[in-house]
Amino acid sequence: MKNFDLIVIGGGSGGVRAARIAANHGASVALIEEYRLGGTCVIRGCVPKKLMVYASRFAHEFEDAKGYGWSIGETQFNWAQLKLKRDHEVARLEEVYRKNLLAAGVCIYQGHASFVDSKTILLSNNETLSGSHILIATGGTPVANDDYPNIEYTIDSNGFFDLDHLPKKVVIHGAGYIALEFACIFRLLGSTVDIIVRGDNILRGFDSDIQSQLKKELIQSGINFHFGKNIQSIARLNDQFLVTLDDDTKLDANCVLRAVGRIPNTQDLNLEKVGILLDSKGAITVNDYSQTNIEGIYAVGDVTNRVNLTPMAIREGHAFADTVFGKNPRLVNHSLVPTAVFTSPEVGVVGLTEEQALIQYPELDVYIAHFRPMKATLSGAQDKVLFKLLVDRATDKVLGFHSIGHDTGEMIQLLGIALQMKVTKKDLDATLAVHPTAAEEWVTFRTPTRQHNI
Ligand SMILES: Cc1cc2nc3c(=O)[nH]c(=O)nc-3n(C[C@H](O)[C@H](O)[C@H](O)COP(=O)(O)OP(=O)(O)OC[C@H]3O[C@@H](n4cnc5c(N)ncnc54)[C@H](O)[C@@H]3O)c2cc1C
Ligand SMILES: NC(=O)c1ccc[n+]([C@@H]2O[C@H](COP(=O)([O-])OP(=O)(O)OC[C@H]3O[C@@H](n4cnc5c(N)ncnc54)[C@H](O)[C@@H]3O)[C@@H](O)[C@H]2O)c1
Repeated sequence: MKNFDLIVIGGGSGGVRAARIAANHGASVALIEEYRLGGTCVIRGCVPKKLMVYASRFAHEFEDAKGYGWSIGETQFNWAQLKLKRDHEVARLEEVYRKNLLAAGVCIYQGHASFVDSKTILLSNNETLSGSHILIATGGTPVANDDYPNIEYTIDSNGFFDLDHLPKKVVIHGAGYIALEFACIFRLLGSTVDIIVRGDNILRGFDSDIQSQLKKELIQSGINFHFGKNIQSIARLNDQFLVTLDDDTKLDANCVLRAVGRIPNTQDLNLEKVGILLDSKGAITVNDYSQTNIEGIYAVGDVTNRVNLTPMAIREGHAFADTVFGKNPRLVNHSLVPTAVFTSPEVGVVGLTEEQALIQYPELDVYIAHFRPMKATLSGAQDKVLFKLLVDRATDKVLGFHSIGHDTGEMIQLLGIALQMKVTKKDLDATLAVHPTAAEEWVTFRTPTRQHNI
């Protein structure tokens, strides 16, 4: 049996980073991946998704160009061609991951891993490895937490990336990141899109102005929402599906996408055998140093269900490796997380929502700018930009930036730095605007749109 200082289970964002950094610190490291190196983000998440987002947004660009004097001939979109190029790029990235791991001296094993005991891992080819430390970085999987007749006709986000052609009519269940990002991709590429939402709002947990503005924008883009509804059944009619909602609404579809959340991958690891504690959602319980209740066993990334984003998995993996193998104990800050939803228009947020801020900051100033971007003036596009700034009046401290509009994902990365540095409203006021940009609104707010005094 081969012996390692560290065995990493899962070659996604968190696992790969942890393995490389631990190896750089001098540890002997094995990494086990059952599918493809790069994990969800590279293979069937962030990366291929963003390429699809870029592809879809040309539809707007062609329309906008006409307002600027361009004559655009007939345009055509070829899904199969895009898929081929996208998959090629993903395969290239996978190889970059492999090369980087090998260059760091990590031994890569292909196969499913499960625990034999707290120091021993069994691979699906019956090989066993032993490790003085084990890191679980197995990520998450799309959930099927509903049950209705023929739910097996639905696809999830993994199935989306396997589609060979653009479906004409799409029904999407859910209203979170994945449902809305994929809805915009389909809609801009020409599908009709119906979204089934069990509640009355989208993007649970986001600031309410962001939720309502994005809802308006998406409805305007032609997406049909069915709020307060659930899927009751799906039937197959020749090569189409008939989706029946619980109020008996019937929708035809060529594709039904299930996007109602993800669950941590803790099922087939034999964790019970070792006694690793899970929470009520099946996520591995860890302390601030990503250590489980069992000595020598750690977990990072989506499998711990803390903040399920790639940069967080990477940060947790890196901090674990520095702490355990680099003699440099590092904690990860799970607050102040900048995030973008790559809908069209895009959402970029960081910090507290107005609802959250009011719990701690009774004297809250809310600045809102809602305007038509300059580019839309000649193109005639109906786009609107929403910027919202939250300031604690007592200290002048900025508490949150929330935005919808072109490139707000890019903007929010920089605003995240400002928030991390404890930016005040006075700092924003002292910053010279860049004109003409949309972003200048962040430094030219003068009068609060509303003031809370609780
Ligand atoms: C469609 C989609 C779009 C997304 N877009 C974004 C985005 O734009 N930005 C963002 O920040 N985040 C995005 N995310 C979230 C992001 O992908 C995850 O937060 C991130 O990948 C988590 O990394 P991880 O290392 O925890 O797990 P993963 O990347 O999921 O890696 C886990 C790996 O473990 C392997 N594995 C599991 N069990 C075993 C086992 N028993 N043995 C061996 N190997 C195993 C899996 O095959 C997988 O490769 C998206 C997710 C999805 C689904
Ligand atoms: N741009 C990004 O950074 C990005 C993109 C995609 C995914 N992600 C990450 O992946 C995670 C998973 O994405 P997701 O969209 O699957 O989850 P999500 O938690 O964002 O959304 C799940 C949606 O399903 C709904 N839902 C849950 N159970 C339901 C049920 N039984 N019936 C009907 N509706 C139900 C929820 O109300 C919500 O609207 C995200 O939370 C995020 O952390 C990030």
